[in-house]
Amino acid sequence: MKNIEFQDLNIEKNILKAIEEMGFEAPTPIQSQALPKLYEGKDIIGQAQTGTGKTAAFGIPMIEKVNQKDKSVQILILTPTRELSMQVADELRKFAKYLPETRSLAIYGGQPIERQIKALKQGVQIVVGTPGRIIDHIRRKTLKLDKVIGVVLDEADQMLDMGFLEDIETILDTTPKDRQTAMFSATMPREIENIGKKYLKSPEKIKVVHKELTVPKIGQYYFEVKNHEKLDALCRVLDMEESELGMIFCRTKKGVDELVESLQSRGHSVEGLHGDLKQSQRDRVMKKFRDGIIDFLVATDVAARGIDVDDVELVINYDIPEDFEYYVHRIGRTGRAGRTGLAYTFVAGRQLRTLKALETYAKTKIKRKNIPTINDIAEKQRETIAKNIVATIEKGGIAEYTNFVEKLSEDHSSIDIAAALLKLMINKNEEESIEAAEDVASKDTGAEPGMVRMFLNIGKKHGATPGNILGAITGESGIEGNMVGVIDIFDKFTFVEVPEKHANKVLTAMNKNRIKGRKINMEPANKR
Ligand SMILES: Nc1ncnc2c1ncn2[C@@H]1O[C@H](COP(=O)(O)OP(=O)(O)OP(=O)(O)O)[C@@H](O)[C@H]1O
Ligand SMILES: [Mg+2]
Repeated sequence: MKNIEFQDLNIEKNILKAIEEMGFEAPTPIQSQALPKLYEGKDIIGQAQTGTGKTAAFGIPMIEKVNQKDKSVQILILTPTRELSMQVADELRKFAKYLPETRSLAIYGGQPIERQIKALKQGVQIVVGTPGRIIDHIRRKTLKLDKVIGVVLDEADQMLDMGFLEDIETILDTTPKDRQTAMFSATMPREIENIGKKYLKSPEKIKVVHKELTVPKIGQYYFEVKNHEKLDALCRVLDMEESELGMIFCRTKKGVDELVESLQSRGHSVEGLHGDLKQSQRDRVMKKFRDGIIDFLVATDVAARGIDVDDVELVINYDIPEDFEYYVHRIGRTGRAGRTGLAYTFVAGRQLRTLKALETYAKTKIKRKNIPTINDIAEKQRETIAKNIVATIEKGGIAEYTNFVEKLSEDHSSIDIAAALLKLMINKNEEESIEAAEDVASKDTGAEPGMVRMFLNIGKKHGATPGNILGAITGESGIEGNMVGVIDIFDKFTFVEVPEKHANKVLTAMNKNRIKGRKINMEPANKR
C-alpha cells in the first residue's frame, strides 16, 4: 500500500502550505485516519499515543469548518489546563497562517477577564479554553456559543472525569445539538468512553492500535530507593545524565516547592510549576522552560498532559503517579514526534507493587536501574572531559598552546603532561571546596571537649542535607541521630561534629549507606 501523504487528504491549500512550512513531511496514523472522518462530518473518539499529532488531527478539519466571513465563535476546543489552551491556540494559529480572517483565542483562568472580553469582541471564530473560565464568560454573556458547529474535548478522559464533568455538561448544553463533536486522548478508559458517547452522535472510534499505551522509543527505567535517600539519589541521577531538558513530576504542590528549593540550593537550574502559583508566574516559568533557559521543570500533574516542548529528553517521576493514566501522559512529554526519550521512576517503600501494576496497565516493561555511585559520577565526569578534549582537538585553534607543550616535553612525556593537566582540572573544584571547608574549620573553635570535627565527602552536589545525613546515621543500630551535628554543607563536603568515641562508628555507618566518610581532620577542634 502506498504511504499516505498530506496531499492525499484533501486539505485546504492554504493550510497545506502552512503545515509544509512547519516541516511536517507525512501525516501520522491518527492524522491520516481522523482527517477523512472529520471531513465527512462524523463524530469521533480518537485515541493515539502521546506526541503523535492529535492536535493537528482535530485542528486542521476544525479550522476548515470555519466560515471566515462570519465573526462569531464557531469552534470550541476544551482542554484541562491553561498552558494547554495556550499551546493549542498557538498551534492552530500556525495552521491558519495563510487564512488571516480565521482567528483563534485562548481563554483561561488567571488572565484578566477584561482583556479576554475585549479580544472576544473583536471577533474570533475558534475559542480554546479551560471549562471554568468558559462558563464564567457564558454567565457574563461575553461568550456566545449558539453558532458553534464543532466541539473538541482534548484530553477527553480527563475532561469527562468527575472533576470536570458537570462543567462540560453545562458548556455543551449551550451549544447547538447539531454540532460535530470529537474527543481525543492517549488514554481512553472504557467507562469514560461510555460517558462520552452521551454527547456524541453515533461516534466512530479511531484507535491507532499498538501493543503498548506508551511510545516504544521512550526507554523506561525505575530506581528502588528508601524514602530518605530520594533526594540524594535524584541529585546523582541528574549529575549522571547528559540530557539538557527534562521534567520532574511530584505528587503535591508542596512537594514541588520543596524539591525546587533543594535542587536550586545545589546549583541546578530548575523552576516549579503548579496550580497555586499566580498565572503570570506560571507563564514566566513555562516560557523559560520552552526557551531552554532552565534545564528542568519540576511540576505537579498540571503539566502532565498535552504539553509539547521540543527536545525534552528525560522525564522523572520523583513520586510515582497515583493514577496509571498519568504515567502514560507524564512520560509522554518526551519522545515526541518520532524522537527518542528516557523516563525514570523512583520507587520507594512498598511501591514496587504499584510499579508492577503500572507495567500491566500500560502493557510495557519498566527495567530496574541502579542509582549511580559517586565513582560512576566521577567516571562520567572523566568521560565528558575526554569528549571535550577530542572535540577541542578536532575544532582546531590550539596551535598557540603547542609550543608550550613542546617545551615541557623536553623533560616529560606527553602522557605525563596531559595527565597532570587533567588532574589539575578535575581536582580544582574539589580543592576549592576543601579549602572553603578548611577555612571554616580553622576559624572554628566551638567544639565541646570530647567532640571531633570531620568532613564527610558528600556535599550539596551529591544531595546532602542535614536530614539525610542524620538519616543515614540513624539507620545504623547503636548510633543515635543526635550524635552528629551538621555544621556546614559545602559543594562537595559536609562539615560535621561527632562525639569522639563515636567517630569511627559514624564513618562506618556512612560507608555502609554508600556515603563515603572522609577524615580530613579528626583532632578535637579545641585542641588545635
Ligand atoms: N505529521 C507530522 N509530522 C511531524 N511533526 C508533527 C506532525 N504532526 C504533529 N507534529 C508535531 O508533533 C508534536 C506533537 O504533536 P501533538 O502535541 O499534537 O501530540 P499529541 O498527540 O496531542 O500528544 P499528547 O497526547 O501528549 O497531547 C508537535 O510538536 C507537532 O507540531
Ligand atoms: Mg495533545
